[in-house]
Amino acid sequence: MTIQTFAIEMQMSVDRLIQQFLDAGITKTAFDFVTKKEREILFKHMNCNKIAVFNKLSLQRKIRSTLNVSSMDGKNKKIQIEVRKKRVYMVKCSIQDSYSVAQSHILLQNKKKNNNLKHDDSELVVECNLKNSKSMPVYANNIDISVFTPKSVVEEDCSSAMRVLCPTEKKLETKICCVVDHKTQKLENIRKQKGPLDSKGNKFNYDQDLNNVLEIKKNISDNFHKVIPSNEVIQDNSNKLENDRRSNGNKIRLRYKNLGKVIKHKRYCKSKSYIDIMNESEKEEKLCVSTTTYRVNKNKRKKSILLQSFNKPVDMISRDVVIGETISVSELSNKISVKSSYMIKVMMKLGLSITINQVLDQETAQLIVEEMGHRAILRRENELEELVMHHGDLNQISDSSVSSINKMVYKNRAPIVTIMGHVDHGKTSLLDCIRSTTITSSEVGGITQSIGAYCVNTANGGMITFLDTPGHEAFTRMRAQGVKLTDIVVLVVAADDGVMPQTIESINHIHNANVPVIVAINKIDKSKINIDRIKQELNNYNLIPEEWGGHTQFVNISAMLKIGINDLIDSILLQSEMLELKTVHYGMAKAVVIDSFLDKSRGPVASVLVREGELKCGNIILCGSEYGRVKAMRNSFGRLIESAGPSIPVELLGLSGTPVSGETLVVVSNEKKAKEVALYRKEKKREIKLSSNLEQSTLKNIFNNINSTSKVSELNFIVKSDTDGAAEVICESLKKLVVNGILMKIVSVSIGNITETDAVLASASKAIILAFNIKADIAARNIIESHHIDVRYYAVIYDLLNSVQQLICSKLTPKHKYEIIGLAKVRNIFKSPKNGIIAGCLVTQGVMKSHKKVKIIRNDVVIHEGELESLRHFKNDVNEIRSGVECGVGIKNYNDICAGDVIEVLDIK
Ligand SMILES: Nc1nc2c(ncn2[C@@H]2O[C@H](COP(=O)(O)OP(=O)(O)OP(=O)(O)O)[C@@H](O)[C@H]2O)c(=O)[nH]1
Repeated sequence: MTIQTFAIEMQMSVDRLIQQFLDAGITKTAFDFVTKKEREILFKHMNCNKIAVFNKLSLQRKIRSTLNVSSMDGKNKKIQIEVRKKRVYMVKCSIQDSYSVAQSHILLQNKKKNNNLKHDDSELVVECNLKNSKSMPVYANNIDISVFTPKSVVEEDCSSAMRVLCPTEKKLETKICCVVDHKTQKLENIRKQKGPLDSKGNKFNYDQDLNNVLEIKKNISDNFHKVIPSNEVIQDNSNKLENDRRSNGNKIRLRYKNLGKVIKHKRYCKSKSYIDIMNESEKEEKLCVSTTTYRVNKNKRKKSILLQSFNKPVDMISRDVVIGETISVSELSNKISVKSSYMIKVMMKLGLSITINQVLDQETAQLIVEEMGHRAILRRENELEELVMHHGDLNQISDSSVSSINKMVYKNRAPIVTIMGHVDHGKTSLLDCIRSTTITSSEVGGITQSIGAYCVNTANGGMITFLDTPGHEAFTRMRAQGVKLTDIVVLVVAADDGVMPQTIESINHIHNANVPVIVAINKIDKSKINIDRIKQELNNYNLIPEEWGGHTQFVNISAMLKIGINDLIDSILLQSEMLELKTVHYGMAKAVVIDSFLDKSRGPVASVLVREGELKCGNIILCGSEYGRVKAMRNSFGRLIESAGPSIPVELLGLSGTPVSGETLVVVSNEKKAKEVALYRKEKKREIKLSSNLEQSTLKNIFNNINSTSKVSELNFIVKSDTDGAAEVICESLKKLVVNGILMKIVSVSIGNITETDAVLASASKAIILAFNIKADIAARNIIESHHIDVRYYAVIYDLLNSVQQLICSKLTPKHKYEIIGLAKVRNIFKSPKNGIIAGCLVTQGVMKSHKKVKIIRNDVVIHEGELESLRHFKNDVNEIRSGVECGVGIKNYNDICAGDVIEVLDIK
């Protein structure tokens, strides 16, 4: 074909065609021939440079409907629904269309040349929608293939050939490809059968036909762009697919119409074609939406009813149920998403009879949850507490790493030595002697009433921490606490006294705590002492001296004359060496509260003994239900210090309140969490207190109290003390003073001076305030005076206890007094059929009155106490008989009266 003929076919001037060729990289003149390959290059070039133009068409539609929904209370509710639909059609009008037409025209010519190749054109009929889409119309022989390009998937940018095919398109593509393959096969067969020439001797152009058919196939596949696995594209196309899916029905009908096979669908949903093309999502939707009937009437689709129903889940859903320490039945049923009644039914099957509001414990709740096929996740309420307590850097050292860093971090620490023994056996004197102080002389009442902690530097450079415990019997708790903190115990036994009750108690504490003990036999300076006797006595309590073959070191000392003190210290150091006392000296500290008190100017003060790590000023601390930041610290010598290592006793300021002695103090990293834990602990304490109060006020107890209170008097106390330790000791001692007939009750226990609140509480509860080592505030004093509140001040524990005992005794003494108003001597005995035995008496003193209490005395011994039942003068009943007058006396329920007995008549005052 020449350039000129090609220009006519292409409907363009020769010059322009030459220019187009030139643009495509082929140099041509007006008289040159054009090969098929060159034509292809030109077409490709033109295709690449095509410019797509889109005509945009937007359609909007509104559907308003009313939905009747039945609500929970059985009433019908109307819901207005407005469905707005917007559809945008993108119609591509490409200048390439003209080229495509020309291309198809050339193909048509080839078809004419090969008119011997006649085939059934009814083999393939595919919708030709040239008006809307003329992207690639192709003609091959009698086969009319127009590639259908769905409007919905027209890309805005035609250069991008990436899109997702909807199922309908895929079907169409497959079908077209099959037909083209079939055609290719047929052309091949014809060539084989007929050879290269036709009946007129012309050469068949098989290759060209074949190429044309192959080109069709290629165009088809080009037009049906393949899927790209990009999320964005998929996302983008999913919307398009949705639109496409909705418009499929119309399209299919349109296609059938184009073919002259108009199908009328009575019910759109019943249409086979529609169901064929309905994709999976549509099918699912059809299953979910129960009644969505469409009626086709005069090409109008109407929605009759729109009712939604939900499918019940068929399989059981296994849930993870988080259970706290307690959970109510209703809460648990909510968590499992079942009705409470069903839950109760399950529990009844398990043999538990409970109500909806009843609270279940964690174990029971777990049993029920697992019985119902769910998974129980048990939550510990003190999780945060554990987390905070174990967050210290010392706790983060794993067991394996401990051995490796053992040498580095773990260092020797000073031994903590507790001095114990009976009261006045010389414990404080011994400490005074070691420390060169004079605490003994300043002690109120001459006794120790709190645990004292002191650091002592020994002559060889070592350090010992001493804890001095009280020896009075009331301080049992303090002694027990002292033993808990200690490494070694020095048991002081006075040589003149020997083993005494508190010595035995101390030995029991030592054995319970399983700590090594050194016995210091004190006051050896005194005369008439027998040390062997003491050793013998202690032997009975499993403390056998080394010289007797035992393991206990015995040291003879005199605290007053400073005899044997160095020997005792040597023994302590030796014992501590044997114990190899080591601990971590760095990191967040842990300490134990020895005692605490409330200082008017400094606030709460706590005496603590550091056990491990380093306690520094500014550290955030948590101690029981108190928290805070260390503001200042003082050592046992009263000096301000910045940090304290292990075995160092310090007095610290900065806690929110006075902690309970014996509690552990820890340094934490987060003040907010420390506060949370402290509040949680406070709340727990309150709950425990409330529950114990509730326990007391159960119906059974109330009845018991009613029965008992009819006979007993009540004594209410408010205990106020300077230190926490002393307050606890007072409470414990008061509890021990329980006497039959007296109901003692401690209304409140607190530390610090008597406040207005205490006074008001005392007035309301009619309580006696026991003030130990404290005073009353001015405001409190006013209330005390105005309300006449009984406040008793003490400085020594035994004074307090003696006073309370006296108080109890005064309550126990009887209030009614009997007075003798008359005396009569029995002269004779008569028997009366009506009144029984009658004693004939002479009133010797005072007056005899009927119905009065009487005592019958025989030989100066009271043989009966009873009531005077009848009093007669001769035959007359009288109320009283005066002295010197004879009378007949009848004693109620008593007949054993004899002549010579004396009758005492008593009157109650
Ligand atoms: N003769 C003599 N008297 C001593 C000796 N040691 C202490 N005392 C006296 O014993 C009395 C009691 O001494 P403390 O040191 O207060 O006794 P304690 O064991 O601390 O008493 P509590 O702390 O109340 O249990 C004091 O009067 C001391 O002077 C000693 O070695 N010889």
